[in-house]
Amino acid sequence: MSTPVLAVTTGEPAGIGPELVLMLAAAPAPLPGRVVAVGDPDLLAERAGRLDLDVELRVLDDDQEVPAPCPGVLPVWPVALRVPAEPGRLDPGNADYVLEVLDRAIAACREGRAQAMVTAPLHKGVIIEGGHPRFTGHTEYLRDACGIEEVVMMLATRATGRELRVALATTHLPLREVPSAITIDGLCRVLRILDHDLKRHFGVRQPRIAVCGLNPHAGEGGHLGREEIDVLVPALTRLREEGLLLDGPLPADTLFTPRHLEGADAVLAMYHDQGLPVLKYAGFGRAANITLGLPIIRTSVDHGTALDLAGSGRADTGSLRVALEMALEMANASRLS
Ligand SMILES: NC(=O)C1=CN([C@@H]2O[C@H](COP(=O)(O)OP(=O)(O)OC[C@H]3O[C@@H](n4cnc5c(N)ncnc54)[C@H](O)[C@@H]3O)[C@@H](O)[C@H]2O)C=CC1
Ligand SMILES: NCC(=O)COP(=O)(O)O
Repeated sequence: MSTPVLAVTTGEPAGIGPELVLMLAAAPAPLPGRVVAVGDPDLLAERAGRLDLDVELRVLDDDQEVPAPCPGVLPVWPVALRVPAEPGRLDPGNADYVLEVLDRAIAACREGRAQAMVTAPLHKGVIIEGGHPRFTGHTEYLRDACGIEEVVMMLATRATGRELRVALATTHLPLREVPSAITIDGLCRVLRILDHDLKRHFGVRQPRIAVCGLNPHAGEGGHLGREEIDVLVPALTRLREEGLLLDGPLPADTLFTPRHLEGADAVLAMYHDQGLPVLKYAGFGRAANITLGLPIIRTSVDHGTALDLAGSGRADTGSLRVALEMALEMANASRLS
């Protein structure tokens, strides 16, 4: 069985993505899997020169085989920048470049030329300003590109001993829109995807999922909000009848304590900033973001574009390495199943 090909999108050209990929390629430890970077080769050459990284870029056509990992060598599927890129300076003129990079990696996964895609960070705001007002992130872009109704964002870290996995019922939307975005049917879809993909990708035979309430104290019996009574409990009751193992809805501040986390294979948080601060506190730089429910495998870093560090070579490559390792494990597992 040949080593899986991992297509790594280099992300926002003014951010740290390009240099993180180069730093890993220059490191003595071989990259996990047959990695091919997707991005502008001249940009990568410029960043390598700026940081004095000794990396040989090998530009490949789509039909050329991606070589086995070799320290100091980085295969590249080329996509041309639209306008020159300066570290730390966003330019909406490159929004279409960032999206073309993503499209190339998605196509490669769907056509079987890559077995997974791993994304370096992009900047959501500059893509919106570059003419894509509905863009909210990779997760939703991948959902739409793959023509499916629902995907689930989950971040995972092994920094905590037992793997901590936090999935989200809602992703990138203003806080005031969260309560109405949580519906019985939507929650059921999210939890079914989470249950299914914990089995498919992570080898958990009968996942136990702990579900956060939305309101303080999970609504305090309806006195601090009714979403638990009207939406969460009916959704969980329906899914328990289907055989899913679910705890909750539990107050989020209680759920994220060691005793409750010990028994859970994953936590479902109701919104972005309910779940991700806990995960990042536990394992920032050693976590990966995984999109569940897709027909392809996608992992990503746990951080953003870090414009303040771009071009300095001081950004930490830890999360990108974890994202690559997880993508490789998932690609290998899916070939065995
Ligand atoms: N996967 C993705 O594409 C993601 C993209 N973003 C986007 O990134 C942009 C900037 O977001 P921020 O909230 O400022 O978060 P950020 O993660 O870019 O930066 C937050 C802080 O963490 C530091 N940091 C980030 N990555 C680091 C690394 N690898 N090594 C050392 N320090 C690091 C930064 O220097 C900064 O101080 C936004 O547009 C956001 O949407 C954010 C998260 C994930
Ligand atoms: N906070 C996570 C994040 O913003 C990543 O989003 P996505 O681009 O992976 O959808």
